[in-house]
Amino acid sequence: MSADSIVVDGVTKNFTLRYHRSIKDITVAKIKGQAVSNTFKALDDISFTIKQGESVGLMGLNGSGKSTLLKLISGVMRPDQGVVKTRGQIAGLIATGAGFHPQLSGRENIFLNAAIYGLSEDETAAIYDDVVRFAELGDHLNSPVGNYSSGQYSRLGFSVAVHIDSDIFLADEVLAVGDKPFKKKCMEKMEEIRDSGRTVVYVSHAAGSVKRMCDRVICLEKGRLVFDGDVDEGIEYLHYGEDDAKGSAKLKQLEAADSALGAEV
Ligand SMILES: Nc1ncnc2c1ncn2[C@@H]1O[C@H](COP(=O)(O)OP(=O)(O)OP(=O)(O)O)[C@@H](O)[C@H]1O
Repeated sequence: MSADSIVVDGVTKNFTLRYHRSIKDITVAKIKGQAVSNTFKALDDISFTIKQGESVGLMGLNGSGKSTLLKLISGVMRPDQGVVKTRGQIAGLIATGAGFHPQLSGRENIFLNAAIYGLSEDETAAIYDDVVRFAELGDHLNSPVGNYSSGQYSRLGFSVAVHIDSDIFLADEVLAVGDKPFKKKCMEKMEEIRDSGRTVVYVSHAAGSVKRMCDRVICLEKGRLVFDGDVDEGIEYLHYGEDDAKGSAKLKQLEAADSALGAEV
């Protein structure tokens, strides 16, 4: 039996929604007795364990809490209640552009990003050529990252992340912004990562790529864990929710995401 790789136990994350932006608006609202903010649970009492080597698809509608959960697993955010435990080095792309300095070039950011993962200059130099080859950014590698398109950001971030020798690989937004050939290359690289025995958590709306990548699916709905189990059953769950209207909305979203991803992925 493999060791536990990620343990999420009773995790809740609250966010505050502010209704007014300026001090004047807030003061006026307070005088009128109107609410100025509201707290809501982006994640509500989530618990699951992922074993080393499992490849888990994290699915659910927009705003259901997938990215927030990934941020808690990666450690960039802390839960308000509960605990998240992880074993070993974590790498991945959790948000486009995270860990980049906008005024530095792509080249410089490769060293910066690798340093954030704990790599020395020599260790980064050893993977540098592979990172550059994978990113395929051409001359843009010498321009400030602040001028990059979201796809170029994603290429650079994904390229560094896949070349880090990690135990856990987290992937969010990777395939959402890349073009078709890059998406295909990313999927192949992620399959390689999965087959090497690393734990993968893959956030996606695309049922096809989740089927290809994952051996388990976790579904979130409005911050609650509503399904944890077999991939086909999880996708089926998303297709046909508790009522028909909701089910068909989910189906439409999955189909749109799949066609955006391209038939071959
Ligand atoms: N820093 C924040 N402050 C306030 N609200 C936030 C913050 N981050 C996320 N949220 C809210 O928390 C909820 C969950 O967001 P999250 O990004 O985790 O959803 P998601 O499932 O990844 O969605 P998508 O499929 O659109 O990427 C949303 O309602 C979002 O608006």
